[in-house]
Amino acid sequence: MHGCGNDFVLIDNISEKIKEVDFPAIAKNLCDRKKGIGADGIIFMDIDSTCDIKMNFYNSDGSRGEMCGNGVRCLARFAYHVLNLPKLNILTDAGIVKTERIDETKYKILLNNPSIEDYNCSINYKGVNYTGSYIELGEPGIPHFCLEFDFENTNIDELYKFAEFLRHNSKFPKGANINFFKLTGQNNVDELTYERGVEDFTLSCGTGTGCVAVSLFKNKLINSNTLNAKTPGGDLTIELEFKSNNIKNIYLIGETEIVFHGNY
Ligand SMILES: N[C@H](CCC[C@H](N)C(=O)O)C(=O)O
Repeated sequence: MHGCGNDFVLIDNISEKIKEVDFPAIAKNLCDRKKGIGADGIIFMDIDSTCDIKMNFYNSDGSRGEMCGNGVRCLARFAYHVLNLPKLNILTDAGIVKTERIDETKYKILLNNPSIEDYNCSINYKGVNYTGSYIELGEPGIPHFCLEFDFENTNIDELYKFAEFLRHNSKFPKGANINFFKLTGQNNVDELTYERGVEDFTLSCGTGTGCVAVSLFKNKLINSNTLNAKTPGGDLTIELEFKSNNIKNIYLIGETEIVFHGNY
């Protein structure tokens, strides 16, 4: 399945009962684009006693991720076919994520709130200071660095070098996903994310888009509650809810698509 081009293999582990110790190797094998199915990540759907289901999320390099916004949207649709529940509480490593089926293909989820936030995070690269936002969503949080940067007019080799430099920067204790964005209107951005664990640009990133919306709001660069993000894989929407001028809820909304069902 994919959510705006961010693609995942989904496994119903409630019936498959694959052991957790085997998840990383299976992730690497199945996500391999040459020798496997090919995907940015893999999700093992498990049963949980405190929530409706549990998401075990692994990146294509076999590393476990705390959370994945587009992955949860896909999992919610996948689970709908198994459990027939239009609303779910999904346990992720970053915390509980609530999901809602809007229609056959569109899913809305409540992202975890930030646990670590630095809206004035400066990094020097080749003698230039770049100031962006470092945010971890959830606890333990998924790490994101958001930077307003003219990525569309940057040489692709240079962009890779810059993204890799930021992704491994010592300021980020667990590394970071790097979200470049460009404001194109009051509530619109173009966005490109370099992902930890995929070690490449992906076609979109859900939690990254949530962090971009939060950083824009905190830096007073948007004043409405909606952000539309144009990514190489499609459009994602973030809706913010406020309580006494603070962000209370961060919703991620977007399309999902089933590519194929199969046996491996
Ligand atoms: N693309 C995902 C995030 C994957 C996280 C992963 N790259 C990691 O840092 O472990 C999303 O839609 O939120």
